[in-house]
Amino acid sequence: MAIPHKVKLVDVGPRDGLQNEKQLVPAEVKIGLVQRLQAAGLREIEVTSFVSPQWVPQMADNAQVMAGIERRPGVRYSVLVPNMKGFEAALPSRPDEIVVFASASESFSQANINCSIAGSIERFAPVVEAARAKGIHVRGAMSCTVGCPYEGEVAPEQVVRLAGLMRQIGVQHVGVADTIGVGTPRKVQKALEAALRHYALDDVSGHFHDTYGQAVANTLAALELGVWQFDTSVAGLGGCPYAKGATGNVATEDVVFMLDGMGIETGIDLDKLVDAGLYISDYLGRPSQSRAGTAIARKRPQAQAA
Ligand SMILES: CC(C)(COP(=O)([O-])OP(=O)([O-])OC[C@H]1O[C@@H](n2cnc3c(N)ncnc32)[C@H](O)[C@@H]1OP(=O)([O-])[O-])[C@@H](O)C(=O)NCCC(=O)NCCSC(=O)C[C@@](C)(O)CC(=O)[O-]
Repeated sequence: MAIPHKVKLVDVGPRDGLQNEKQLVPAEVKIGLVQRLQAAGLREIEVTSFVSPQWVPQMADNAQVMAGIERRPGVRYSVLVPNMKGFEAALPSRPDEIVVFASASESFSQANINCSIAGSIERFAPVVEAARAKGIHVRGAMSCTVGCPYEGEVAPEQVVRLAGLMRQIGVQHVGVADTIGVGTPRKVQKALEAALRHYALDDVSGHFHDTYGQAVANTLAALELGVWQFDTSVAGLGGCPYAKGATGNVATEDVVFMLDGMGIETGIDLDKLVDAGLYISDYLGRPSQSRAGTAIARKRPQAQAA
């Protein structure tokens, strides 16, 4: 399969990244991050989630964040919803896309959303139907497609099964997530191929955490299959509160640096993206997790003068 000429990146930093911060990040900082990401050319941003604030207090300001963004035409703003209550709460914020999220492993499903895989699909079916009736695009995030923090290795057959269930209830696109970053290129390709049994290439994306430093390699492996859409996180923010030790997603800056070097178009201005990464890292009071972002920032005249 030829490597795609064009790639779409969905920055999930404001949601996947900031959901895992111990300190509560104020809504205006989250809004500032979204503004900077869209200024850098991101055309899809996962802004927040409408989940239970008892489970994930970091996202309790969801409506406030959605209301504060200056929306740009051509940018898709997505939010996670775990159930009908979340969907109804999200509606006034006018998301362009909702993301339902299920797991390929039973134990993670229980830990993350307090129900079985089958139970989660039952819960999502009316959400998907209601969203599509309103013309809202529905993406499905499939967690633990390579490994599970509780069960270890996850077989591709489990991914085939979950993708089939997502398809049955009308989910339009699936993201293949390596939640704990244990995937290596061939394993990740197998997980993607499992999703491709039920979805077309244009409806499958990769979502790779970088816990073991494999996520850029896994992105390249996905490109080799023709996959051209990826979730990434500015400054490598994040992790999952229900996957202990999992680090952030692959840094958007690192993926853009690789794609720029390969002549693959993303529409993203790397310099402005680095600014967005520095903005949030400065707020959090720690260095960016992006290798490319850090290297670029160090070469700037103001850094050299300091
Ligand atoms: C699914 C539930 C709600 C089940 O949680 P539950 O406790 O079983 O829910 P419940 O229906 O029994 O309700 C309990 C309370 O929560 C309230 N509630 C119920 N739903 C909502 C809602 N939507 N918004 C606000 N409140 C809600 C509900 O009203 C009730 O309130 P009370 O009567 O006690 O005052 C909970 O487990 C939950 O919110 N889980 C979300 C966990 C989460 O956000 N995890 C991180 C996102 S997934 C992820 O990061 C992975 C991904 C996508 O990035 C891909 C990857 O890398 O793997």
